[in-house]
Amino acid sequence: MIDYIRDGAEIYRHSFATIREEADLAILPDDVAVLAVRMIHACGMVDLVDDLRYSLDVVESGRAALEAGAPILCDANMIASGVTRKRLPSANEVLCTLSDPKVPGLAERMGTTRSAAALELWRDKLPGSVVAIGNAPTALFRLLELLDEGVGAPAAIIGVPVGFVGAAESKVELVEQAPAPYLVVHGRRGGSAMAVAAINAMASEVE
Ligand SMILES: C/C1=C2N=C(/C=C3N=C(/C(C)=C4\N[C@@](C)([C@@H]5N=C1[C@](C)(CCC(=O)O)[C@H]5CC(=O)O)[C@@](C)(CC(=O)O)[C@@H]4CCC(=O)O)[C@@](C)(CC(=O)O)[C@@H]\3CCC(=O)O)C(C)(C)[C@@H]/2CCC(=O)O
Repeated sequence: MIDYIRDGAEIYRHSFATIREEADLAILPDDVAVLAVRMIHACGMVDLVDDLRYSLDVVESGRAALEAGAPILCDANMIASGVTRKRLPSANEVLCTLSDPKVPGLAERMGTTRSAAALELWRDKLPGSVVAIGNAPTALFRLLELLDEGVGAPAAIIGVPVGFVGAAESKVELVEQAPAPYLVVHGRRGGSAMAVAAINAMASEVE
């Protein structure tokens, strides 16, 4: 066996030093760079920076909302599970409605995915919330439809759905409409781990 690092803190130190050395973080505002480091850490791709687009106030707005007790609304249970509760500044509610028993029926009636239908159960909680979409492009499209219908806007949208069908398009739409402060990774890349990393950084690594 080769020797390998066994000390968790040392592994983190090495990882973050490598990211800071290899990623072009200087092109980002300081608070966005904090999120970018953790997102790169979650996926191993230092060129992620090239595809990041954001509102200048996304971190400030999301952080302030979390401090004020806003809920975190997630499209996938993987994201809700990954949010580190002890990092949250106000014991914030972390909610994924995908497994609610009402969702399969809603999806059938609406003729859409369960991921998109699950957002029907967000309506009351959306205004001022922090939204994390890391899996389903249809959830991001549906979020934009709800906001277009006049549902109150969230304080921040982490929009990083992944994949080959609708992911790139939904993120372009978010940036073009910009109904609330947002952060996206353009293109096919994204994922629940990336969304979680952004939320965990926003919750505890920026002031
Ligand atoms: C089309 C879907 C895609 N799923 C992707 C990638 C991953 N999905 C995983 C898992 C476990 C889940 N995906 C669902 C959200 C499920 N995935 C879909 C849908 C069919 C439609 C979403 C959309 O296109 O917008 C969606 C089902 C739905 O009706 O909404 C999931 C609910 C399926 C299920 O298990 O019931 C489930 C989420 C569970 C949860 O956490 O709550 C993967 C882990 C794949 C796997 O199981 O092997 C993976 C995770 C990726 C991530 O980082 O989040 C894509 C690639 C996003 C794909 C959409 C685009 C495409 O190109 O196909």
